[in-house]
Amino acid sequence: SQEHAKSTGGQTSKNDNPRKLSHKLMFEITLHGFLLWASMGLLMPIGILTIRMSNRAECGRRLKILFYIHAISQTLSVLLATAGAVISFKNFNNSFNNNHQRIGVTLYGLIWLQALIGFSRPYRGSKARSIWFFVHWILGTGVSLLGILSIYTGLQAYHEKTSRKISLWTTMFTAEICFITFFYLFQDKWIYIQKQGVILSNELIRPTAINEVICASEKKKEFATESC
Ligand code: HEM
Ligand code: HEM
Repeated sequence: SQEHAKSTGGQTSKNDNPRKLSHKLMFEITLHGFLLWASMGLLMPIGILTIRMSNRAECGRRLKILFYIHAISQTLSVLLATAGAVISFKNFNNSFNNNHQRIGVTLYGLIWLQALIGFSRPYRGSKARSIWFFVHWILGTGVSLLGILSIYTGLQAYHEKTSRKISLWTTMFTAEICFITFFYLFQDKWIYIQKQGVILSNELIRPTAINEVICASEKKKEFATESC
């Protein structure tokens, strides 16, 4: 009970029934975990996969839709993480003496910074856009990876606090991450896979003509007008 009081910031003194508080804390830990999984383990990776689908989008409308899905899912992700953060600050011990707590608190700050950077982007075509993209890309990818790590350490902390089994959750989350990673890598290869067939079958007939076709489509990409 003393240990319990410590973990809840000494709130036992406010409550005569520690068993009831334990249920409350249990609920809050679960909610904290669920919100942060939904935010950084689901919405954020989905938002990244979506905007990556726009890498080769030439049509303005398709690009716009993918951009809106990215912006909305990432904003929602920041809001859910903030709700999870409020729950943890209010109910956990705020001692920040282990890696889950320290990395977690850094992440709370970084995702807000990332969203602000996302909203204050220079126009496509301006020089500053390249720098902006580099910063947004590296911070976004880094934050997302740290988020995945935090979900694993969070599950470990849950196990230590509650002695409940976490193997099912860990396995399910690992399966989800494998699927997302596969899709992420596949995105880079999709056009390449398609091109294989095209180049090979035509190369045998008229190699020069094919070069022209590729150059023409590359030019088109360069001049594609994009509004976001
Ligand atoms: C990206 C995801 C996550 C982030 C950023 C995060 C962040 C944090 C932070 C900052 C704290 C310390 C709060 C305080 O003391 O005021 C904390 C505590 C805690 N979190 Fe998470 N969390 C995440 C995911 C999870 C998950 C998935 C679980 C699993 C249920 C979880 C379980 C816990 C537990 C049990 C504590 C108390 C740990 C302790 O006192 O040592 N967290 N979290
Ligand atoms: C925490 C929130 C966010 C994260 C983690 C995030 C992450 C990312 C990442 C990793 C990329 C690069 C994808 C790639 O090509 O590999 C990206 C691109 C982009 N993000 Fe975000 N983002 C966030 C919020 C936002 C917001 C709020 C906006 C705008 C309102 C935004 C606008 C964009 C745009 C326009 C691109 C594409 C840039 C281009 O291809 O020129 N992002 N984001």
